[in-house]
Amino acid sequence: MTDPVGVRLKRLPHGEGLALPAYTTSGAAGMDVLAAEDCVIAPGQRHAVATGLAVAIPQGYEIQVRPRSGLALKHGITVPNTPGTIDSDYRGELKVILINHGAGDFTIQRGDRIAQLVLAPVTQAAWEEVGELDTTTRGAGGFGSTGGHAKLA
Ligand SMILES: O=c1ccn([C@H]2C[C@H](O)[C@@H](COP(=O)(O)OP(=O)(O)OP(=O)(O)O)O2)c(=O)[nH]1
Ligand SMILES: [Mg+2]
Repeated sequence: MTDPVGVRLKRLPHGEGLALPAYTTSGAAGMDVLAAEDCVIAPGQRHAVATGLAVAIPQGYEIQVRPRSGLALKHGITVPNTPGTIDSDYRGELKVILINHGAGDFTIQRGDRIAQLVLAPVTQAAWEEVGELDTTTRGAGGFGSTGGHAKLA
């Protein structure tokens, strides 16, 4: 694991009193992030849940918003835009979009751990437009061209 990277964070008024996103174990990839509001998400519905946080991610990094597997498995709650992208130049409130694929209402209380945040390096591309690309064995084959989901022989 690389050394931690400093990320400036500001609590918004409705985020006061909540714990900051935190790694729950020493080897965790993601920090669990808490809801800053109470809400109920009905089956099939989605909601951008407030976190009460704004951040200034250093340039060259992003924060990814990922679902928690326990919520997905037990309640059908996931992040429809996963991984959500928090850009380094975004200064608005960090929100977690959740969708309820379960059968019942899902109730969120302020302080619940709703998703996880992963800080990740970003490399921006610089296009180099050409007339022809190099040839490869795969070529234009994709979308199952190497076989379906059957075992390899
Ligand atoms: O789960 C998310 C995803 C995005 N954002 C914020 C931070 C991000 O930097 C900004 C824009 O996100 P994105 O680029 O994914 O959305 P867009 O639909 O392309 O909006 P925009 O035109 O503002 O870039 O919205 C969140 O708070 N939570
Ligand atoms: Mg965008």
